[in-house]
Amino acid sequence: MRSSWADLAANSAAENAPLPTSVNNATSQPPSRPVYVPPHLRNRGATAPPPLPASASSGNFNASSGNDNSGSRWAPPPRNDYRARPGGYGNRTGGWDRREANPFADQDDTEEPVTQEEQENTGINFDAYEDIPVETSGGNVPPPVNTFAEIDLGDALNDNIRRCKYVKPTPVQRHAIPISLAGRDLMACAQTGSGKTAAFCFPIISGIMTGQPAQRPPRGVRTVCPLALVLSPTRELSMQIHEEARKFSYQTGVRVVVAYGGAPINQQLRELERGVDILVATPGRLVDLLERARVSLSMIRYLALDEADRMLDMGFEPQIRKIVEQMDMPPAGARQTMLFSATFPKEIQRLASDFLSNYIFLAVGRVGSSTDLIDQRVEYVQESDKRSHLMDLLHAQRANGVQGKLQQALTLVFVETKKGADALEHWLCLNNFPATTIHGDRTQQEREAALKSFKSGKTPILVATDVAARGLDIPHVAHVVNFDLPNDIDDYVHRIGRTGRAGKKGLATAFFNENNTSLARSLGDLMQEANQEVPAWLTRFAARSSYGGGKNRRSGGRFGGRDFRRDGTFSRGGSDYHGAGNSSGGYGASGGYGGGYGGGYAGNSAGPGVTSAWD
Ligand SMILES: Nc1ncnc2c1ncn2[C@@H]1O[C@H](COP(=O)(O)OP(=O)(O)OP(=O)(O)O)[C@@H](O)[C@H]1O
Repeated sequence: MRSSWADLAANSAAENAPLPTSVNNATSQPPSRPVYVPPHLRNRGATAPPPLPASASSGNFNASSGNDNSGSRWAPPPRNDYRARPGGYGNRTGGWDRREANPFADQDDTEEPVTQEEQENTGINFDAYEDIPVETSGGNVPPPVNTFAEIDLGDALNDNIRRCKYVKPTPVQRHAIPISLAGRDLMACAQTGSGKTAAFCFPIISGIMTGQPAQRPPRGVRTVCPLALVLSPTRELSMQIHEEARKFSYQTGVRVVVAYGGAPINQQLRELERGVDILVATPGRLVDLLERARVSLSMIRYLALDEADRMLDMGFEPQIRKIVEQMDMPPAGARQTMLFSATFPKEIQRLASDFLSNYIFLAVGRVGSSTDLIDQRVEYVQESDKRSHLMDLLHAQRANGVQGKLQQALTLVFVETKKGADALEHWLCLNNFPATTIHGDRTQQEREAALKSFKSGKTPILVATDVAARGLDIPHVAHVVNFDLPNDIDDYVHRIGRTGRAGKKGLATAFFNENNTSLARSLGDLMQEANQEVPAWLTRFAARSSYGGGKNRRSGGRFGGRDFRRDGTFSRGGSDYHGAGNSSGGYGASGGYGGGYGGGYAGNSAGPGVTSAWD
């Protein structure tokens, strides 16, 4: 029997209920002896020196084809040299960076290792990911690992993984980390909430720790030269990646700095001047820094694009091309490039291949699929009834204790326009539902305050435009409501992916009416694929609509989603695609998923008043 909505919300809320935390910083303080210890010695331990490079290059980047799987393109120089010249920026500080704040300060950080059982108690259910189909294609794909111990990430990084309470790698990490550690370019697609951030951060941090020391600009030169660049589409996501990367790189000597728009640039410049190994940035602010000659990309070894399909769609592509192709960044092949997202339309894959060299394509789960952890509901609601319908949902939720007994079960409501967000927030507050809002017309301070207030449960409803659709990892989001559905099914996938993360269950409700007809078919297909109940009326809408309509970028067949090079139409000058591929879990064979990417890709053509809140 199908359970009621309120039961589901309550269950989802119970799964998302916060755990008691206690503060204990005592165990993660820097060592007390003021002795300089180069980062590589701290990380590797005396008995486990880093592997020697197959052929150590000195000086310039080794613009390897990426064909060999022997290790990083920036393998460490011979051991004596290496010991004297660790890769991280921390080597300039003469030991531990005493100004490095402890990013674990506000969490319970015991030295006790976390057991599998304990991890499951935190709600992270790894079994949820076990039978996920995995497809890789490209030449000489390094094999996946099952444990972090199988990968030589170094002691300091391993300590931080333990502090993060990661017991074992998620599927995307199992596959992506060895690929990146082998120096290969990567286009990786894995479901929302499945741990992609660590999948690109670990190899970058490890590579900088063990890589050749970088030649830094002489003192007095104000241009800084990061070794790694991580780009993301929104300010909040860049901030989040920065927070995560700081945790992973704590006490490794690798310094991470963030730069994003809407915040005073002077503070960011000061942070940059203190040194930067990994720069996390939004494209607009980065272009500003490049034009002021305060950042040079000439020493970039690692380039990661999070939400890569969004970064390369029509809104961002010119800026990304400018940053990657028209400034001083080493070209593809001379740097290592990693692209990650939960969705990767083929047209974007084609564009993305310009930035990659001899890359491996990795799909964990079907490209663009939503996770089965999210219970998806779609309800027919006329425009004029949406508010009262939302009110019914929230009352039922309240009656079931979702926001009563369990204080922090959070509801995220997506709307189409910034004005619509403000109006709905106002109306909710008037009706005694504490709400706040995040969208592109709010100041950065207001945006950050809204997110903080939502996360803390003070305002357990957040009304948002698509600015909050991607990447944000907010604990305890029990329910995502698509008050207005997006035009694009990929946006829907990212929006609902704010719940049902890291193995936890979630609930997503969509209000559908005639205005969403062009989405009917892809929504029905997506739900069916995720084993959700598709209402008969939605199927009838789908039959009436065609894939060609609207702005649905999956026009022409949603399930063409896999490595576009395998469609046989891939022909690029000097193609480096080897065509080899393998798959597990019955996903690799082409049967049933041959539909191409036929319809025109319309991007995110926001009209007046329509969501355009990207940074
Ligand atoms: N190996 C692991 N063990 C336990 N938790 C993990 C592990 N890896 C990641 N996590 C946690 O899982 C959550 C989701 O990770 P992350 O934000 O990287 O997902 P994502 O795949 O980037 O999602 P999205 O597609 O929405 O951007 C985070 O809270 C993260 O700390």
